[in-house]
Amino acid sequence: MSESMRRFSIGYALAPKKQQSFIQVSLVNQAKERGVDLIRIDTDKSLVDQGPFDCILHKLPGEEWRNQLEEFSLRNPNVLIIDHPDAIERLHNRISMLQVVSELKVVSVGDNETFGVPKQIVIYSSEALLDPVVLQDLKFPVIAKPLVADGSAKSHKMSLVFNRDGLNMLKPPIVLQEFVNHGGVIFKVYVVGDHVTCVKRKSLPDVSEEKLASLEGSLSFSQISNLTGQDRQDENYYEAMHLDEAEMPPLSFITDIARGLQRAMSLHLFNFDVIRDVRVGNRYLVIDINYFPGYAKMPLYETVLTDFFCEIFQKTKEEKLKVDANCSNLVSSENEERKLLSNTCGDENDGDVPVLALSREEKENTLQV
Ligand SMILES: Nc1ncnc2c1ncn2[C@@H]1O[C@H](COP(=O)(O)OP(=O)(O)OP(=O)(O)O)[C@@H](O)[C@H]1O
Ligand SMILES: O=P(O)(O)O[C@H]1[C@H](OP(=O)(O)O)[C@@H](OP(=O)(O)O)[C@@H](O)[C@@H](O)[C@@H]1OP(=O)(O)O
Ligand SMILES: [Mg+2]
Ligand SMILES: [Mg+2]
Repeated sequence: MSESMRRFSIGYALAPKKQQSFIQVSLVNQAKERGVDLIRIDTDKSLVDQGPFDCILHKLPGEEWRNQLEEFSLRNPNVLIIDHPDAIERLHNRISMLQVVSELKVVSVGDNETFGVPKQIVIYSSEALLDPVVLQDLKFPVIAKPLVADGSAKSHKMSLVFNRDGLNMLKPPIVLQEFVNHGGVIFKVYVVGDHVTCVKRKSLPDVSEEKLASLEGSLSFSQISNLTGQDRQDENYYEAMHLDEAEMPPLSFITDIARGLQRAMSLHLFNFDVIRDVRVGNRYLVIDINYFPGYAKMPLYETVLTDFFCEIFQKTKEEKLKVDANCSNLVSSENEERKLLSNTCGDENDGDVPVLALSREEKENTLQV
């Protein structure tokens, strides 16, 4: 096949709900027009029996899938796996997830924005939950989040806890994170390779000191920023909030954080939730990072994703050219060597051209598109 006819095939392995939202006809067609074929991986069959693929996109839970990917990778070392399961794993725990934000260095110019994460502690037992010393550094209200963020419905069940009484119902292991008043608006930052998009969403309303004094126990909720109009109980609040008028954070600042996270985590596909602390107008807090989020909700998602596929396609081609060039350099220097050797040893046989496999380092570079 000539190089101009060459197509790029991406196998995808996604849970049914994700497949339905992400693999839309508009995306499949746009990708196809630009030489990229999206092919469903049948998760009822063994992965090693499927393909050929140039790249695999995946978001599936469980050890079994990890093992399948590993075996596939061993047999097909040149296939890009986006992303590496170990890198994704970090996001399955709400402590390791935000650790990376705390370690990030981003220098802000302009309005001197700063960023960080809310104060939080992890609670592993019911005894620790009742221990006043353990909680002494936290200020109510707090949000109780399951420690595990593995995508299960359970892992999204949160409680807004107003006082100590509200802790009784909680089931460790959990993270208790200080609730930060943020004007009821959350910023979702979608990252696709080098591309960064920031959108506004509705969030929980602020809790004033007066209101806090009158509130009892806790309030449970789940995926608040994904709720539809029908689900929302306090529509008046959201109407009064004027989401459209909320000021966006500076895009360059958000992009710097996104790029920093992308590098530190070695991930290409993720989003993170950011809130702006109302007490310190230019302080931003990252509260959540999600692997392979709901991209279909991102403006122009088909174009952004297709651009990304084409970029990795291009980089794969360049990588292959580099390897081919190295290979032919090696062959010509080997031929030179052989000529020299044959002069001394009298061996006139040129032998076969060695087939070069990608070295481990080259493979790692290939994964870092
Ligand atoms: N520390 C905080 N201060 C204020 N509001 C918060 C805080 N943490 C979470 N929230 C609110 O609770 C919502 C859910 O929290 P979080 O994003 O951690 O949960 P999640 O289930 O992982 O969400 P997602 O659906 O994005 O994966 C946030 O979108 C935000 O509205
Ligand atoms: O359901 P959607 O497509 O909207 O995507 C949501 C996604 O669910 P899915 O992976 O089952 O699709 C969630 O993943 P899990 O934590 O449950 O793994 C999480 O990433 C949410 O943040 C996404 O919403 P967004 O943050 O983009 O608004
Ligand atoms: Mg979130
Ligand atoms: Mg999340």
